[in-house]
Amino acid sequence: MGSADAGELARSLAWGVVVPRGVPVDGGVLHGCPGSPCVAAIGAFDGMHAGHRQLLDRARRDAASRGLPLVAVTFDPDPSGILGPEPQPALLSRDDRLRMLWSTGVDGILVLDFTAAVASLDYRRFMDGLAATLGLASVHVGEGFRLGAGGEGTVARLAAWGAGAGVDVFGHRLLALDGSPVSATRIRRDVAAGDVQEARRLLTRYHFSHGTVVHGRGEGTSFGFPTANVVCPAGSVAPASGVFGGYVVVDGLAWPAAVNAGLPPTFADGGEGASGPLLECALVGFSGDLYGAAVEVMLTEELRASRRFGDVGDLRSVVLGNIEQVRRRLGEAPVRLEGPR
Ligand SMILES: Cc1cc2nc3c(=O)[nH]c(=O)nc-3n(C[C@H](O)[C@H](O)[C@H](O)COP(=O)(O)O)c2cc1C
Ligand SMILES: Nc1ncnc2c1ncn2[C@@H]1O[C@H](COP(=O)(O)OP(=O)(O)OP(=O)(O)O)[C@@H](O)[C@H]1O
Repeated sequence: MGSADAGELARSLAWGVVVPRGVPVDGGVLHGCPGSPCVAAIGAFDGMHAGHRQLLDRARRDAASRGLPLVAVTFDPDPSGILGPEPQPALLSRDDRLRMLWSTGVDGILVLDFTAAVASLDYRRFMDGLAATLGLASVHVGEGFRLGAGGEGTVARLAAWGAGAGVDVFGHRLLALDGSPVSATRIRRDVAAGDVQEARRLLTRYHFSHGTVVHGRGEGTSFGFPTANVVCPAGSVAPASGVFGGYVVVDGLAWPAAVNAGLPPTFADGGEGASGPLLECALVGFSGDLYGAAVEVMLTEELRASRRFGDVGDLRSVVLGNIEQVRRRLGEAPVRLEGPR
């Protein structure tokens, strides 16, 4: 576990990136004033992973060669909640997704309200509406992408629609690593299983979770390691279990931390399940009251599996050992992140 530099931590959070205020347009909100005509890239973009970045790069090159602005077209809420039995847990909140999209240098972001009515639109009507709103010159999606009622708007059908509408449609080959496509679904699984390093590879940044510090059982301090019990929003992605090294960001300072994900197995029978993922964080070098604070937690390396201890004294010495491991590897001084939040 090497200490992360301020640049990588800030980039992982899109720290300091400000998305222009949106103006309502037909069916959604447009951020930025890109002008018309334009080039568009369409998708949910949860995670803004390496595949999404590659797609946006291709679209940006096309836009540059045409001398046109690039607009990312995305949806809110995530279509999975309308199209599937229940919403997929999210790697990024809506605002983080927009900040991260904006940080890639797009000229505009159109956030379409994804309602049941939009989901049931025929793909040709959807595309006609998009073309009328944005003045499309070309559209970029990944191969296998579908939109419109029943997912009938495949890349081939979108291209046929485009041929009639004067819009070039590109269905790009998906970026694959180790033989399978990089996807938000794959990264959600990696994070949930605690493989935060694999998630970092596919995201090209650290995954992080927002959360609020709540009161725990209050025993950590007597064990010699006060912990900030961070509850993340229901429906956000975090490891189900495990002990990690990483950072907790408080007021623009990223503090090294040793973190237990999930209910502690030693005390789990006494604990109520939290509303969202729970991250118990022992911040290194920090002293102060964090109750009620909104923080971000970034896990950089798994240290060990979380386990049940028969003896609280053993738990205490193992946890103190983990905290010492983090102190040695990440130091005890916070990393300052520059810019507004
Ligand atoms: C780095 C770290 C590792 C931990 N590992 C375990 C573990 O393996 N098993 C376990 O039951 N609890 C583990 N815990 C959770 C502690 O049991 C818990 O933080 C402590 O009981 C204090 O809880 P409280 O803040 O609710 O009072 C760990 C906590 C930290 C910070
Ligand atoms: N690996 C990839 N390489 C290139 N483009 C991709 C890749 N994955 C997705 N895309 C494209 O990026 C856009 C946004 O992706 P989207 O969020 O819909 O897919 P995803 O990451 O595969 O998510 P999920 O796993 O939840 O389906 C879409 O046009 C999609 O086809």
